[in-house]
Amino acid sequence: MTEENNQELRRRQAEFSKKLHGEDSATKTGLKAFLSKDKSAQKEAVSKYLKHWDGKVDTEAENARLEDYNESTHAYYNVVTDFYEYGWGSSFHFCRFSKGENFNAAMARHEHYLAYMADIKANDLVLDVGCGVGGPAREIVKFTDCNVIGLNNNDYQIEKAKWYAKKTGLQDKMDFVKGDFMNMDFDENTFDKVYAIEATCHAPDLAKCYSEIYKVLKPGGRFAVYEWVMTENYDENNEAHRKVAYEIELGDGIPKMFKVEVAKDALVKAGFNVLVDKDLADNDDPVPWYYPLTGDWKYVQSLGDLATFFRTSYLGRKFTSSMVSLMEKIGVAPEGSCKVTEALEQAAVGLVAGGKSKLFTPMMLFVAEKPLQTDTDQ
Ligand SMILES: CC(C)=CCC[C@@H](C)[C@H]1CC[C@H]2C3=C(CC[C@]12C)[C@@]1(C)CC[C@H](O)C[C@@H]1CC3
Ligand SMILES: C[S@@+](CC[C@H](N)C(=O)[O-])C[C@H]1O[C@@H](n2cnc3c(N)ncnc32)[C@H](O)[C@@H]1O
Repeated sequence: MTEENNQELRRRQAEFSKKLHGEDSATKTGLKAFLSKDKSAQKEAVSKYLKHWDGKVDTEAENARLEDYNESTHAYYNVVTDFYEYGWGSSFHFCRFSKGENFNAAMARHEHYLAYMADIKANDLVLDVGCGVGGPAREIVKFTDCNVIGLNNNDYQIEKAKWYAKKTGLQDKMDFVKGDFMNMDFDENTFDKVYAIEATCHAPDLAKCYSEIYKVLKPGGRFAVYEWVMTENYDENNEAHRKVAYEIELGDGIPKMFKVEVAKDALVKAGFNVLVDKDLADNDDPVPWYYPLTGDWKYVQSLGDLATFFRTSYLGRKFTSSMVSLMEKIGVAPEGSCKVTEALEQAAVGLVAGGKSKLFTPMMLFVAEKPLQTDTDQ
């Protein structure tokens, strides 16, 4: 894409975001945010997101999804962010749970662990690739006292991330900028450390995405990522396996789920030394990472988690989608809202099936280092 086209796309996306979410969008969450959308823009956003997921899994359909990754992911997060915040909170990722550990503590521990593995130190300049509404960035700043720049291609989420940073008094330690992780605007060798949490799976080409990260990281710096991948158990030619991957792609706005070796090879191709490659979901944890989506009450670890668990469980999701359906019918909620809850339902079903069968993991941990001296320096 030429620089001119890129600027034009950004301008268009920013304008569309203002129209869809309104001027004071950052201050509203949940039902209030959901009910204040511009109805025609919401309809357009839903169709922009879903146009590539019409059941076709042939190469042509897949190529169209890969090509349109930027617009379709932008549209996906335009329509799911309010649901994510309502159902999950302001960190948009999964985590491990230990016995007796409540949801928020487990989520924060997952973020701290990545910061620890990335070797983030006080005052480091750190890039958060695909930062969502900044939940992990705020936690990692509090944990390490580093400075974070959050990169995101969704304007609505950037506004929210900035607003939360101010609200929590962390605005001097963080900033959030619009950009595409496939084509970054930062200078070479800018960041001491880089991390990405469940975001780079939206990339159409992992080698290109990781090579952008490599470019902006200082020599000797670390990149740590929780990657979404299909595990080595996954067989692309097995119809049942492909169904699970397709549900995850559709419900989570991902152009294509890659296998674990594709991600590892992509890191090496980008020039990184891979220090750690470990699937954190490949264990016998008594409480599985996907438990909030199962509806299995036996896993709930604290009374305080009951409200979250209700919203994420099968029953709670049915309740939400029935309410949304009713609101759409009587014209209070914008057209297309039901299609969004249906797609999120497919996400939940695919993620639990992928987790149970170990065909999928949302926490493939890679820690990689940019060598101090590269071949071109010698
Ligand atoms: C899309 C990527 C790469 C990561 C997001 C991971 C998770 C935070 C989401 C995946 C599926 C989402 C669903 C919800 C919240 C966020 C996720 C778990 C809901 C529970 C939100 C409330 C809705 O009513 C149902 C959703 C089901 C899926
Ligand atoms: C599942 S969310 C994870 C957000 C955050 N890492 C967290 O854990 O809360 C994925 C994020 O990646 C961002 N993203 C997707 N494609 C992107 C792209 N091409 N460039 C920059 N950000 C992107 C989305 O806008 C979203 O914020």
